Amino acid sequence: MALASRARALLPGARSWGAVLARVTAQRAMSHRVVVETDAAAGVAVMKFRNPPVNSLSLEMVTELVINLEKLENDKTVRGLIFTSESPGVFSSGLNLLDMYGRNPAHYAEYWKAVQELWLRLYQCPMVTVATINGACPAGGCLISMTCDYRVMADNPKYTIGLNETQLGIVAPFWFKDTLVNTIGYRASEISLQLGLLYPPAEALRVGIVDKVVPEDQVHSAALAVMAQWLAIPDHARQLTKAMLRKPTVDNLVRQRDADIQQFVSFISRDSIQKGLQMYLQMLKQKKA
Ligand SMILES: CCCC/C=C/CC(=O)SCCNC(=O)CCNC(=O)[C@H](O)C(C)(C)COP(=O)(O)OP(=O)(O)OC[C@H]1O[C@@H](n2cnc3c(N)ncnc32)[C@H](O)[C@@H]1OP(=O)(O)O
Repeated sequence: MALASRARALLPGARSWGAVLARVTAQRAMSHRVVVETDAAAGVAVMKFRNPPVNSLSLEMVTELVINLEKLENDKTVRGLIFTSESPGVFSSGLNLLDMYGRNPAHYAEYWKAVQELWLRLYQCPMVTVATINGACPAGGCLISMTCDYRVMADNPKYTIGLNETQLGIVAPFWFKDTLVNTIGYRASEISLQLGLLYPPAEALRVGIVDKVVPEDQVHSAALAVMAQWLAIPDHARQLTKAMLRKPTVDNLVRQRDADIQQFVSFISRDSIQKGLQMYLQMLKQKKA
């Protein structure tokens, strides 16, 4: 779908992703939640998450991620993309709970469409994508990292990764599940997803949800080394192979995008789910206190 059509689909009336962002941030001061540094000579860009305090994937953050991805895809000098958190400690805390709690159905629908768009773009990204996981990586954070071609995690026992949705009383949608199954296999996913497991680095490596664990101070150099290895493969062959492997999973969501949005809105609007999210948010606050 063309850029303008995608923007219109996400927010009716908007002519481009720029217009989407303008609308999303209209009431707020413009800020950059995503910082992109490009090494043109190496053909590699680094996308750093900067959405304090915990890089939650708010509607604004998701929209900025999509816009920046689109820009990089159009920049033919960039062949590889590394994702990381600007501040070590939290890679991303996942979807923004405040976009899923106490809002109206129109907001839930707008948010979910944006999250779908981000996943579709990441999962089909023609660039080599590497996640440098330098902090906690639950739920939606884990999903983003699993869309990448390779995951390098810092060896810090405080950091965990996984799809922990059931622990919040919510259900990961089928395309989260599909991404997990494609990453760690069916049986491991049955255990992981039902129990909402969050794995520390050594276990994450054992189950295969990350590909490499390295000392924290080497996480970026390790990601660059992996990138160099992947960039040695001719782009056209690697891109077609990636597309072939991922197409069935992508098509599965594309076929039922609207139904998935309706399902999300109806699920998240339930009193019992809203109550559960409220308790989870309170638990996070109490933990802090
Ligand atoms: C049908 C539904 C399908 C949708 C599926 C959902 C997928 C998701 O991604 S749901 C989000 C799941 N995320 C989590 O469970 C992570 C929750 N957060 C944490 O565990 C910790 O915050 C984390 C380990 C990431 C970082 O720990 P700390 O550094 O100790 O920070 P705090 O816990 O003190 O948090 C600071 C501040 O941020 C708020 N917060 C945390 N996570 C989120 C979030 N995902 N969305 C929105 N806000 C979040 C937290 O409540 C604190 O707020 P204040 O108390 O107001 O400062």
